[in-house]
This record gives sequence, C-alpha cells and structure tokens, in this order.
Amino acid sequence: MANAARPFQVLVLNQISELGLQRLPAGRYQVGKSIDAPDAVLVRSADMHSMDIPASVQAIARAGAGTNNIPVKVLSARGVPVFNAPGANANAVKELVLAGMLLAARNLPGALRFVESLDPAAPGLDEQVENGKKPFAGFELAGQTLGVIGLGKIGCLVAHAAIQMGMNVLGHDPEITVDAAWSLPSQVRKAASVSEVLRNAQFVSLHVPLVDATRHMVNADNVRLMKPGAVLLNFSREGVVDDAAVLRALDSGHLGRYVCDFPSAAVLRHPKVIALPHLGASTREAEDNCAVMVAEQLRDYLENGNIVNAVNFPAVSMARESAYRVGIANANVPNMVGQISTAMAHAGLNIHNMVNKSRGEMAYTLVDVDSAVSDDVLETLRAIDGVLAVRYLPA
Ligand SMILES: NC(=O)c1ccc[n+]([C@@H]2O[C@H](COP(=O)([O-])OP(=O)(O)OC[C@H]3O[C@@H](n4cnc5c(N)ncnc54)[C@H](O)[C@@H]3O)[C@@H](O)[C@H]2O)c1
Ligand SMILES: O=C(O)CC[C@@H](O)C(=O)O
Repeated sequence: MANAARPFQVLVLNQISELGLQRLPAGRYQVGKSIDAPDAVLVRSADMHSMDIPASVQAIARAGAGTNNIPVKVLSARGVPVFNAPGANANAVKELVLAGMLLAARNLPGALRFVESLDPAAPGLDEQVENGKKPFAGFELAGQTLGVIGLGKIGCLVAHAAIQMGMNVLGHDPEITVDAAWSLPSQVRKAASVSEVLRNAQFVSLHVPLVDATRHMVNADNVRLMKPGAVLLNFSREGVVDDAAVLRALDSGHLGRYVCDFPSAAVLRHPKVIALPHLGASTREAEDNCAVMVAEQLRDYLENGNIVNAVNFPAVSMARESAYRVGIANANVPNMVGQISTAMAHAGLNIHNMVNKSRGEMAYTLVDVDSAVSDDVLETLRAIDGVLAVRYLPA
C-alpha cells in the first residue's frame, strides 16, 4: 500500500499502452516489469495460472476482455478483484471479423499469394494476372446469413455491422444482458441453440468467453450440422473450438474455411485455415482504450477502494465524505455487516457512511469512519470468519 514514503507498486506483465500508464502518475505510482512486492498487476494475455502471485497483490487489471489467463477463483478466495475493460476493444475485433469474412468469401489469402508469386520482370504480366485470377473468384456477403454466438460487446457490434452490409443475422446467447438485447438491431433473429445457428448460417462467428461451458462449443458432434462450404470464425479463444474436429470437416470438404485468431500447431499451414496471430485487439485505439480504462479502475480501487468492472466482485463506489476509509472483501454469508460494524463500534469508531454489495459468493463492504483506524481494529476485522481482505484507505 502506498504511503508518503512508498508509492503504489504496479507490476506490468505485457506491453501496455503509454496512454494508460500515464494514468498512474509517477510519484504516486511505481510501474515496471520487475517489481518485487507489487500492490497490483497490469496484464494483457500473459498466462498467470502458473505464476506465483505475491501475497502483496491487492488487484489485477486485465487490459482487455478475456480473463481466462488469470486464476480468478484463486484470487477471489484471497479477496483480490480482477478488473477488465468491457467493450474497450470490441470495435477492433468487429473490424477484424469483417475482414475475416471478406478474406474467406473472396479467397484473398490465395489471391495475395498468387500475386506475390508473379515475377515483375516477366513479360506479359497483365496477361498472367488476368489468366490467373479465375480460381480466386468468390461470393458477396450481402444476402448471406451470419450466425453470431455470444451477443456481448463484440457480438452485438458484429451483428450490427453485418446487418449494415446486407447480411441476415441469427444470434444466440442464453445469458444475454438486457442492455445488449436493447442494443441489437430488430432484424437479428433469435436462435434457441448453437445447433440452430450452425444449421442455418453460411458464416458462424464465435464471441463467447472461454469457460467450462463454452469449451469445444464447436466440436465433432455439431460441426457436421454446418452448411456445406460454411465459414467458421473464431475470434474468442483457442479452446472454444475443437480444432481437430474442424480440421476433419475442412479435409472432408464439408466446411469451407476456418478463420481464427489463434494459430495452434494443429491448424497452422492448413490450406483452408486463415489464421491470424491473436490480432483482434491489436489496434492503437483498442490498446489505448483498454489501458486507460483499466488503469483508471485500478487507481480508483487502490486509492479509494471503489470497484468498477471487476469480473469477480460487485460494482461498489462511494463518494469520499471522510478521510478514513476501510475496504473489506468478504464472503457473501449472513451477518458480515453486523460483525464489521460491531468491531468498529467496540473500537469507538463512528460509521459515517457504509455500502455493502454482493455478487454470487463474493461481497464487498466500504466503510467511511469519522476518525483514524488503528492497526488493532484492522487485525480484528481480518480475524472475522468470512473476511478475505481488509484495506485501510486514508485519504
Ligand atoms: N481475438 C481477440 O483479440 C479478442 C479480443 C477481445 C475479446 N476476445 C474474446 O472474446 C470474448 C468475448 O468478448 P466480449 O468483449 O464480447 O465479452 P462480453 O462479456 O461482452 O460478451 C460475451 C458474451 O458471451 C455470452 N455467453 C457466455 N456463455 C455463452 C454460451 N454458452 N453461449 C452463448 N453465449 C454465451 C455472454 O452472455 C456475453 O453476452 C472474450 O471473452 C475473449 O475471450 C478476443
Ligand atoms: O491484449 C490483447 O492483445 C488481446 C486481448 C483479447 O484477447 C481480449 O480478450 O481482450
């Protein structure tokens, strides 16, 4: 924790946009790639599952959407919030999905390779171009049906863009939020299942997080339901698709193309795979948006205990009305607030303002009191059964 002598220590595991890092001002923050006892970790895609996350860590900030590279459960048990940047890179991914559909529909990878193979010094270049282009003739997106599985920040933008390009859109998301449903164009038709999407779409684009329920969402059993010549696009995560099953469908001639952002060893160099090097969020704009969003969230948490956009905690923000604040991460079980306020009352502390919210198994309590909180009181709070982490946040 920062104090007059020690700024907050933030360990950075990936390349993070400078614009975001500037939100953690020098003097108050020390940010770097080799920090011994970090208060927080800033990360993009680095795999943190095998990392020994120091006990000093109070927060993780993921400059992106997916958090499958972070041991969220382990951190929840330690009372550590994991922040992400919902929607901050959605437009970048949407644009690459559109590019992916066009790459597939117009046979662009093969066409580019053909042009690269031409000899600029050879006579009759124009003729070679005109004679050689025939195998790359394609089809148009307008009028085709796109299936979108996962109608969150990215899926909704993809659905919008496809409608604007004259496509029909079939969407599936059993957990769609009310806001996302409101934001969808009325032309998007609802599919009751993944199978219904696979059966009825020429293009199928996946926009779900990688969790147990979505692992191998497209697999040997259902890939055969896809229309002959259909195109599967995976800008979600490698594990969402059973690559082996998809390769078999490509080899049998049933599936037309597999466009993916995750070039696993299995799909590499397959002639019907269009693989990109995890480029979905790699635009200047998305990198800036993600870094700025999570840096601001991280700062508000470290300095004020406010929680915005944590994947494992409820959203809790309280305006500062007192210089003395305590943030408590606790299990969502009965009588936590009672025990916390009793411990404070016994220490003679007057509660000025308090908020407690829960989300699933987790809860979070912010308490502003009218006088300084001693280490003894903080230890008493930490000793309450169900309390996971206690942070003292004097202004
Ligand atoms: N390729 C890239 O660079 C890149 C960039 C950003 C995100 N992503 C991936 O895309 C995923 C989605 O990103 P987002 O910003 O749209 O997230 P989001 O949280 O806004 O949307 C995810 C949607 O998936 C839905 N969903 C969850 N389980 C589902 C299921 N079983 N069937 C259908 N829908 C289901 C959710 O209800 C939600 O609406 C991320 O989790 C990440 O893995 C990849
Ligand atoms: O940081 C990146 O480049 C990729 C991020 C992306 O996979 C995400 O889930 O937001």
